[in-house]
Amino acid sequence: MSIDLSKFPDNYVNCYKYLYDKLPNELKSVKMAIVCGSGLNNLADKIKNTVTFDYKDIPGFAVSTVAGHRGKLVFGILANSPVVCMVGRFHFYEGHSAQKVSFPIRIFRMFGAKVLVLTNAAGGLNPNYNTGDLVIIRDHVSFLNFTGSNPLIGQNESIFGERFPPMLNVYNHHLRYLFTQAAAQCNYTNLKEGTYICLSGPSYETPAEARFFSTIGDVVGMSTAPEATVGNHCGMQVIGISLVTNMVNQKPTLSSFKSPEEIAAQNYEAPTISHAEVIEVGNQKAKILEGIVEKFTEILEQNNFE
Ligand SMILES: O=P(O)(O)O[C@@H]1C[C@H](O)[C@@H](CO)O1
Ligand SMILES: Nc1nc2[nH]cnc2c(=O)[nH]1
Repeated sequence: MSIDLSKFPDNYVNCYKYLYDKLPNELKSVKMAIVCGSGLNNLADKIKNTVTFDYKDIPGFAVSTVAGHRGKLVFGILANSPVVCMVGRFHFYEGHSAQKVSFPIRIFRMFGAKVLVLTNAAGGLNPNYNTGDLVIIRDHVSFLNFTGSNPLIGQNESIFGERFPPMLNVYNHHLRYLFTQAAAQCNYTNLKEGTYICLSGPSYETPAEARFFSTIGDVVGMSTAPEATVGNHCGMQVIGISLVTNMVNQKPTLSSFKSPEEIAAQNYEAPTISHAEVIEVGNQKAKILEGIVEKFTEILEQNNFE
């Protein structure tokens, strides 16, 4: 075993040992960890020589309760590189603490992962975006962190990182650049870059909230920031990719001064959004993202990225 387990808290050690003992030597250490967002399970399909665990069997892991999140942890080889992939994640709105949601990230760090690839399905706020676009996250605004649900609250586990970590370079610039290279090599031309707004969910935004969020960010979702916060704390190089699964309605709700007849005359159709739609777009675009993530891993290997 390459790390001194006596230095780590028991819950991390139990989880690490459970996984470590079941892995072949070539997967006992990984370079990269990937988290699949809603509908993006297929990202794991390119991983070879896999060893798969059910979340329900892994000590310290929560279980996935959300449609579009398979609940499997996959170790294997992607583009000649040992990786671990969360096929489905945990969300704060499922009733888990921010600490529980981000628990796996520290386990991945214990396995040696320096690069953390976070993917998610998100609603588009920026009017220049379209459904189906991929957005490299440049930065985030986390309403979870603002409202007392920062995953680093509680005793600081100094083996992982410092008490007051800076958050000035969470989404690594070099990785973002290499991801643009990977996308270009896959002939993907709709790549955007923007700020991700993290909300607790599970309700989607009201139009007034969406107008407010559009003044501070480009996409809005219900994950990623806790994982990025913890990854940054334990010294990982983080990259986040949002898939715009829907554009968020920002039109004001109907005024009560308008009669039903006036509204009907405008052929007004009430806007709506559903998780089924989010998953469907995720499934449609997962193949493209899968190819880019594989190419990205290849480019990291070529650049000896550590
Ligand atoms: O896990 P992600 O962030 O991809 O999932 C998004 C946010 C909610 O979990 C869900 C809403 O449809 O999709
Ligand atoms: N908050 C939020 N999360 C999403 N995840 C996917 N689409 C959306 C959305 O429109 N809003």
